[in-house]
Amino acid sequence: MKYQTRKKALILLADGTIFHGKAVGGKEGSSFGEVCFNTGMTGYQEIFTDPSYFGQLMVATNAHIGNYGTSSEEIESNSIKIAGLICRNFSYHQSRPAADDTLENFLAKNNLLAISEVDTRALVNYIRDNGAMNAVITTEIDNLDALKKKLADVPDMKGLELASKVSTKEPYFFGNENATYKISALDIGIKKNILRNLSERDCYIKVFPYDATFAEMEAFNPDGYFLSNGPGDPEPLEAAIATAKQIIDNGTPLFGICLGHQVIALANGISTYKMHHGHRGINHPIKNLLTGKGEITSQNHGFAINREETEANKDIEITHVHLNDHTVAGIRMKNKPVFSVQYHPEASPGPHDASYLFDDFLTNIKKHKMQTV
Ligand SMILES: NC(=O)CC[C@H](N)C(=O)O
Repeated sequence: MKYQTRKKALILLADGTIFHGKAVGGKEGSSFGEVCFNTGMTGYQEIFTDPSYFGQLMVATNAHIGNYGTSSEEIESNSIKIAGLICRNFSYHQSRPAADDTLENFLAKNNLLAISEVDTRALVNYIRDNGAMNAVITTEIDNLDALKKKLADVPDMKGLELASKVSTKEPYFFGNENATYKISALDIGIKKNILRNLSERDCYIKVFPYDATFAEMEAFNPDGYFLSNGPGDPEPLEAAIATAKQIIDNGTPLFGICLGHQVIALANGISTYKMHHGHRGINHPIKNLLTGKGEITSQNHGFAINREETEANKDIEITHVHLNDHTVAGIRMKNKPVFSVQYHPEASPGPHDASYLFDDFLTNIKKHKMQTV
């Protein structure tokens, strides 16, 4: 689409700051959400379809978005979950043999509003200085007063329960039903690549809705439990926290990723807090305190667990720390086969430094199975 014929658009932040751009494709209108940025140079399709981003306006810091097209293989859920896309240069053409469509078509099919030609470097600096905040992207640029009013009514991410919006309505199965191990996974926004990673490790998974009870998950007779990633504030997830407590009491191996990690912390009485602007990218450095080794990791979170309360908790040990800001990145329970991380060992397109965590989960499962037969 020619630059000259594209609609003018802008991003209006909750504090009144405006950045200008142009609409991508023919989609017009307005889209509201919390503005956040991801620094990954690749993986845009996985980001857009990751349920953890539900309700967020995504700023891509990579200067080129769309240049390698899209592929039906590279999705983390069946639809786009971000609320809108903000980027610098949008590629209308792609040149990758493995791609099956252009990003423009993929966005149109998912009815997503996207704007490009935005000074994303200035916008990201602004968010880094002033923190994550609500915003609207819009082509309705003559109607800013009305948009400001609507924007003021958009709920804050702090306190917002979003898992129910993206979770499966009915339980379903994933993988080979003759696999050696069975996993009950709570879907509070699960990414497909987590299911692929478990299935590749000889697991058959039953995926449960966000408000499933422990009794429902236990009825599958699993060898291990899994709590997924997902969107929103972890604190309102009362059903998931109650289920996590019962899984922990039961003593069967449990693994949690990101939102699931936060739920495990909450189940242990550790509170969570909203970060200034979060961690989103694929080059975040982590130190594994058990091995002393560094890991480069994929991250996507705006909340974190309270460090002082974690250190003071007699049942919990901190296993991983984020090297940029020393936030808690991983924990395990001292006397239970329970552990979790704030980042993404399943990351696609990577990095894969942390995929050993799935192996560790399977080791816990095998040990527990030997003890219980
Ligand atoms: N990827 C995730 O699971 C994110 C967890 C939570 N919604 C957060 O922002 O911190």
